[in-house]
Amino acid sequence: MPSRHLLSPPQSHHHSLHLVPPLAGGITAAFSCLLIFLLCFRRFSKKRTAPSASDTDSKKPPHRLSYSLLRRATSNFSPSLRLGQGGFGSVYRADLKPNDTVFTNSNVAVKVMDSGSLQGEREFQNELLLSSKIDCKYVVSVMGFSSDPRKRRMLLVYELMENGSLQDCLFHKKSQELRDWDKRFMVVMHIAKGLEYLHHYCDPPIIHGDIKPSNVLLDLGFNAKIGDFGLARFKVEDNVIAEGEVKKDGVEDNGSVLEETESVITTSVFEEVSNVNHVGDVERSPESVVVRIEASPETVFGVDLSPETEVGPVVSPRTVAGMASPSDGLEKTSVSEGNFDRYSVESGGERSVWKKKKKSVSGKDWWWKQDNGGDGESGKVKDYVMEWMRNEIKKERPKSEWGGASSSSQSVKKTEKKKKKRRQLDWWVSLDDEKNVKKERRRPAREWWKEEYTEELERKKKKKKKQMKGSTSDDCYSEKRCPRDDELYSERRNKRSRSRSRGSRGSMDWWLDGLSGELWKARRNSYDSVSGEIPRSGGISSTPSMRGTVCYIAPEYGGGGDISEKCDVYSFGVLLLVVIAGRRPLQVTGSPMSEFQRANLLSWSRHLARAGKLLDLVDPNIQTLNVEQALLCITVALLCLQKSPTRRPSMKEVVGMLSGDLICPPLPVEYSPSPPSRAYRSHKKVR
Ligand SMILES: Nc1ncnc2c1ncn2[C@@H]1O[C@H](COP(=O)(O)OP(=O)(O)OP(=O)(O)O)[C@@H](O)[C@H]1O
Repeated sequence: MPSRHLLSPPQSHHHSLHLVPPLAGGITAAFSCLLIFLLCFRRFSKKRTAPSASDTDSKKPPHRLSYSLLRRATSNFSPSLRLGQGGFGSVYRADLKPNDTVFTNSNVAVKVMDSGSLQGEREFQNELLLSSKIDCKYVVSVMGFSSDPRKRRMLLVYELMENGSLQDCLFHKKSQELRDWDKRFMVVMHIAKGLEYLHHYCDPPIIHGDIKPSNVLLDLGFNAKIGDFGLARFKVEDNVIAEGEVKKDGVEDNGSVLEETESVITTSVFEEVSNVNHVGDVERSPESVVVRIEASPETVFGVDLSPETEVGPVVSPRTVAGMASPSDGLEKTSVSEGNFDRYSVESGGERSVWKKKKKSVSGKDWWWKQDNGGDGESGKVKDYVMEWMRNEIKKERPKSEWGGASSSSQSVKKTEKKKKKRRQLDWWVSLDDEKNVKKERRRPAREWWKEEYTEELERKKKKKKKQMKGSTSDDCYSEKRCPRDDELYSERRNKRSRSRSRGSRGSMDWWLDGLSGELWKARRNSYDSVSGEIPRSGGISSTPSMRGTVCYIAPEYGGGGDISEKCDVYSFGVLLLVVIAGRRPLQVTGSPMSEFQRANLLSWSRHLARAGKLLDLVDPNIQTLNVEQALLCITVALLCLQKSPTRRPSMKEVVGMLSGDLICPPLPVEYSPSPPSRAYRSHKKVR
C-alpha cells in the first residue's frame, strides 16, 4: 500500500504535468481574448461616445519641414500671400509641391513667429505640444513646423482655412454667407463641439483659454474650427486650488515653471494702458498693448527645440501644463502685489525693476480690485475702459451738436478737471453736467440709466430683505427664492468693500458689468487680416492678453484664479452673443447716446433679458432667422455668462442644449422679465 501510495503521486504529478500546458495555454488564450475584446470595446465605445472626434483614423504628429521649403512655398514670404497678422507673427498662404511633402493638401497656411519674442516662442511650443494630442475636425490641425532656435526661426504649418477668421467674416468682409441664420448656427455648433471635444474627449482635457472670433477659422464651406492654442493648457487635476487658497510658500501654483526662473517682462506701453488711446499717429485700441517676456526659451521652458528634437506625444501633461503657463506665477503675482522675481516696466525709456515680495494675493482679489477700481495697476482696466468710452463719445459727437465742451481749449481744461473729480462719482452724471449738452439729447440716456439704477437699488433692497428672512436655497430654479448669480459672486466682494458707501456702485459699474480682462498686460495687437490694419476703435473686442482677451475672459480667470473649463464656457457665451448680435462685445456705433446704452453687449443682453426682449439682440442683417433657435442660443449664452463658474453649464450640456438633446433650463432669476411670483409666495408662507 505504501509503495502504491508512494507511486501514485508521481503518476498523478506526471498526469498533471501533461494537463498543465493545455490548461495554462487555454487560460492565457482566454485571458488575452478577453483583453483584446476589452481594448476593442473601449476604443469602439470611445469613438461612439465622442461623435465630435475627428473622422481621421489616427493623428499624425506635425512634420518637420525645412525653412527653405516654406520660404519657397510662400514666395519668400510675399506680402501678397499674407493671410493675416497675429499678435506674434504673420500668417502666409503657401503652396507646397506634392513631391516636397507628405501632405495630401498642398495649400497650407504658414505662421512665421516673430523672432525674439518669448511669448511667440511659448505659443509656438504650446501649439506643437498640444496639437499632438488633438484630433478633431472642429480644431485647426497643425500639420508641420520648422524650427531653428539659433536663427530664432519658428514656423508653424496649419491646414488652410480659406475663409479666414470668424472675426474677419463677421466684421470686415461681412460675408454674405453669414447672413444666413443656418450658417451662423452651424458655426456656433462647430465651436461648441470643438470645445466639447477639448474638455470631454481629450485625455487629459484641454482648456483653450482664448476663445474669441479671431481664433475661430472658417474653411471654404464655412465650417468652423478652433485655432490658436498659444494660451491653451492641459487640465491638471491635482493642480486645482480651492478658491482663494494660497500655497505654503505664498504663491499659487498653476504648474508654472517660471516662478523659479528669473525673467524680465518688458512692457513698453504699460503706462499708456490707463489713459491713452492714441500713440503718435497710430490709433491705439486696447489691442495694441504689448507685453513681452524676454528670456531665452531654454531657461524658461527647459525644452530644446533644436532641429534634432522630435515633437511627439512623449511629453507628460504636467510638463506641458507647466510649459503652457510659464507666465502664470509671474503675471498673477505681478498683478496683485508685485510678487514677482523681477518685473520690469519700461515706459518712455524709464525702467524700474522690483525685487520679489513674499505676499501674494489670490486671483479673486485681483478681480475685486478690478471691479472696485481699487488702487494698484489692476484697477486701471475700468479707468481705461472709461477713458476709452469718453474718447469714443468725443469722436462720435459732432461738434455742432456737442461743440461747447470741446470747441475751446478752456472748456476742455475745465472738463478735464471735472473728469478727475468725478471719476469716483458717476460717470454718466459727469457727462450730463458738461456744458452745452442739449437736454433733449442727454435725456434718454439719463432716464434709461436712472431706470437701471433704480432697478438695481430695488433689487439690492429685495436681496437684503430676503437675506434677513434667511433664504438659503441654492437651487436657482427651485420654488424657493434663491440667491442670484451675481449675489453669490459678489458676496465676497461686498465683504471686502464695506468701506465703500452702499450706493457707490455707480452706473459705470453697471455699465462695466461683465467686462473682464487684463488690459494692462494685454499682448500685441492682432491686425485685421483683410485690411492689414489695427482694428478701428469701434470696439474693444479683440484684446488678447497672456491670459485671454478682454471682454471674452472669464472674471475668475482674469485675476490669475484657477483656470477651468468653465473659463472657456464663459468665453463661448460671449462669442455666442457676438455671433448672434453680429457686433463686438464693446462697441459704440452711430449717434452717441442712443447707441451708447447698447455699447456693452453683455449688460445690454442682460437688460434685454430682464425686459423680455431677447430678440432685439439679433443681428438685423440675418436673413431667414429661426426665432426659436435664436432664443435658444441667447439663453444658452446667458447661462454660460453666469459669474459663478459652477453655475455655468459644461460644454457637453451646451452642445446638448443647442442640438435639442437636452432641455434648456429657464434663465436664472436675475435675467427673468419678472421674478417668479411663487418664490415670493413661499416666502410669505414662511413669514
Ligand atoms: N490656418 C489658417 N488659414 C487661413 N488663415 C489663417 C490661418 N491661421 C491664421 N489665419 C489668418 O491669420 C490671422 C492671424 O492669425 P493668428 O493666429 O496669428 O493671430 P490671431 O489669432 O488673430 O491673433 P493673436 O495671435 O494675437 O490671438 C487670422 O486672423 C486669420 O485671418
